[in-house]
Amino acid sequence: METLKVENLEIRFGGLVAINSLSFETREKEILSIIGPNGAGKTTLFNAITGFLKPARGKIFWRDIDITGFPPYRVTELGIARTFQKRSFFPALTVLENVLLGCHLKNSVSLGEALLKYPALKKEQYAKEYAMELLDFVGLKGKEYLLACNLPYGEQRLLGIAIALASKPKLLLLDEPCAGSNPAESQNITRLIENIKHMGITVILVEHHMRVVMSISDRIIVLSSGEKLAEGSAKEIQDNPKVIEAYLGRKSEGNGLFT
Ligand SMILES: Nc1ncnc2c1ncn2[C@@H]1O[C@H](COP(=O)(O)OP(=O)(O)OP(=O)(O)O)[C@@H](O)[C@H]1O
Repeated sequence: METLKVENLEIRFGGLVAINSLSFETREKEILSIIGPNGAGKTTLFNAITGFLKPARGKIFWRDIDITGFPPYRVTELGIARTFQKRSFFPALTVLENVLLGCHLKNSVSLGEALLKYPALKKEQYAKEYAMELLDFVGLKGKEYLLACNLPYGEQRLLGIAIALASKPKLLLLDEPCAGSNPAESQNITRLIENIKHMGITVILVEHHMRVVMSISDRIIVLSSGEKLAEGSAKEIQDNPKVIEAYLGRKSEGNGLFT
């Protein structure tokens, strides 16, 4: 089963418990959103799943393999990719070159292929075609030969998604893909995330734009101070008084918080 299982996860920064006894499981080909106020532990959770942080306690399983403490490159090899809040590409390379670097992992020539004298050129050609397709898919067709640093901010986020997709993941972790986007760009990214799901990829989404979260999530988990406060459908989450309180710091109804 292509599911991620997080069991009793605990992450500490010195005395601070950033994630506390967190357990959850993804379902295949769903969009699972993780929301919560600033500092709730969302990025820390992504860092632990993708091997950038070692948990103090708990386990992370992917396809029933215990990946707890695996280094990031092993996690990627096993089919988990992520985007970052901060810029995570090479600014002085072209858009296409950045995606080709992402393709590299899945396209390096294996020993068997080398022995069979599989033409490396064919592999390179395949990688280029695939990278061009990906750029078209995320909406960057025509921008392939621009330097990545010359893309406007919204398009830099699309490039981040294309780079993540280049490793052909089965699970994609998106960290605030709509941050800094205008409403039209957010709508664009929303459609893109839905298309990614339709490609058969499970998505875990961290996003502060509630309109986006509520419109595309199959399920939502709410984190507060590193703990799971609630889990359910968009409707269940919006109606949950504990969630409203965590966001506003007081009991409130009909606040338009999630619209
Ligand atoms: N490298 C670190 N060293 C020390 N404390 C950290 C570190 N990274 C995160 N924290 C702390 O851990 C807690 C969780 O932070 P995290 O960035 O995961 O929250 P978040 O939910 O992603 O917040 P935001 O929505 O603002 O991105 C916060 O209290 C934060 O200050």
